[in-house]
Amino acid sequence: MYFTPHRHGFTPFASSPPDAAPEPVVIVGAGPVGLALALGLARRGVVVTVLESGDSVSYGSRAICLSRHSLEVLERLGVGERFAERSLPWTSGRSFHRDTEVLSFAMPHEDGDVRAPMVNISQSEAEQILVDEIEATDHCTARWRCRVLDCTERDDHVGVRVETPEGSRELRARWVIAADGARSTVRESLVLRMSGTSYEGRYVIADIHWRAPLPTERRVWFDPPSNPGSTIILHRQPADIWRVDYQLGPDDDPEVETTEERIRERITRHLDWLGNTEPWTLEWSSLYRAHSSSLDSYLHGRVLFAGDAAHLVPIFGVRGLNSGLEDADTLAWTLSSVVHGTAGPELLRTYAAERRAAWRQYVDQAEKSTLFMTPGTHGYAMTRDAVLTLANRRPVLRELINPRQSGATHSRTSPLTVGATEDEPRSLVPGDPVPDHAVRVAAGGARTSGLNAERGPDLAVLALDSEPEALADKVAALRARLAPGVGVRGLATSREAARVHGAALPETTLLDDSAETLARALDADFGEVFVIRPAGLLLGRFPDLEHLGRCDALADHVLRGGSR
Ligand SMILES: O=C(O)CCc1cccc(O)c1
Repeated sequence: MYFTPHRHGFTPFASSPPDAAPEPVVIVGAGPVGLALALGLARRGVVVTVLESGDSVSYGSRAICLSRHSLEVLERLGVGERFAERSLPWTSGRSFHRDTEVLSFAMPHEDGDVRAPMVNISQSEAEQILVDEIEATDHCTARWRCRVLDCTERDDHVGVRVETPEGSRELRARWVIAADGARSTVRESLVLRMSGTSYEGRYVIADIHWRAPLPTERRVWFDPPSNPGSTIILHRQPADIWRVDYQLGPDDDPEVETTEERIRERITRHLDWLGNTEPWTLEWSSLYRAHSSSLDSYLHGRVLFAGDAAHLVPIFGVRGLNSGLEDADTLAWTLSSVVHGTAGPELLRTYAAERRAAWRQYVDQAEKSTLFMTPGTHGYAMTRDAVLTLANRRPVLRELINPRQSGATHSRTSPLTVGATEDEPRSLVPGDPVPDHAVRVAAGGARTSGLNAERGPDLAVLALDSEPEALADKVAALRARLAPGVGVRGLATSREAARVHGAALPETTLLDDSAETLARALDADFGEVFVIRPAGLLLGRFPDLEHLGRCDALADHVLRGGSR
């Protein structure tokens, strides 16, 4: 059954009184990024209001693939289990040229990984899970049928004019987040423009209900006999829904090609060619053209931009929603630190710079997949066809067919990253996302857990094979240099199981790494110390606890508290 969103009514509210303190945070847009950010802020004790012009989450599944990293973000928001129940995990894909298989790929998946590399779930359903959670969460209100007209920067707040079914209202907010999508009203009202590239090819994207005995994997056909000259992508979603994307030719009229009749005809041809005998129904469709574009900065006064309101990336390789959830994850801890006064507002410049740099990383990857999926010129099309024709004879060419499915981005050049060097020989360098990994907690009755669950929502200091007492002292010293209220969790591993079963220490977790799996996953030497940021990036790695002092500069720079 295709997903039908719940309808939400308008709840009356008054304009902010001019003599009262402004609301801490208003988020414009109840898409997945705005909703995830609202939950992230609320979990960190920030009062937040979401304004949405519609009366429901989006209709039509739109973005469907969530990366392992996005699942980590959703876990931090407390909805990991719901997503695990409702989504379909997958690990691999196959590409075909005409009727010949030319690539079979598997996404990285190691023993000890806590989650699948990718899951599929419709965007509408993902949004509804987040809305349901917001409704059950303190500090956080979603207001439906509230269309933001414009935002005006004032001395110590932003004025947000809102059209409601009961007339217009003005809210005053210390911080406004534009998470209102590719056609952002907030961006318009501040007269800001994105710049970048638009790609030639147009794709019809459709969801069909089809009981097909095919595995959950990504399948792509280049120039299939069913639709010569086109490229077709097939993804399985939960509840027998399939996403079919196909490229239109340069002479195809999009108006004709998006009629139900034409879509049915094209999809029928392809499914028949696959040998289908099952009936299917067309549930939803849309037309897509790929863009890579971004604002120059994601911070303008007291207005911050996230997700598609800030940047666009092509769908190929599934980076759009996944990059937006990374924005939300980073903004939740940085903005909450500023709102609580445990960091100065300059931390938000770091958010803006890091996420702009992340967009560049996504585009560098996405551009390669996009040129392959929608070659813009005759030259590119010829090259692509040659690669596809030769791929089975020259396997090295298969790398060009690989869609480079989305993975988490790094912040190696961020001012929050300590000690990154260009020629780092390690696989995990400062600024990189630290992968979640299964761990064995030793104290208080041994149990299996995950690194993310144990490090918690704050800064974490992970010392490999070190004395827990020495770590606890260093963690206390680091905490003392930070603003009151900044949490720091210590995690000490040991290779000797006997040693970690000693007495529990305050705010320090003892991990049994006698099998050395965590050390291997982190590419770490024994004695090394990792400092991990709240959203999971490696702030720095140090040869031993004595070198942890190098974090002091960082503590002085951004994490000592500042003006609200
Ligand atoms: O697998 C791909 O490269 C694209 C999958 C995708 C993602 C989002 C929307 C859509 O129609 C297809």
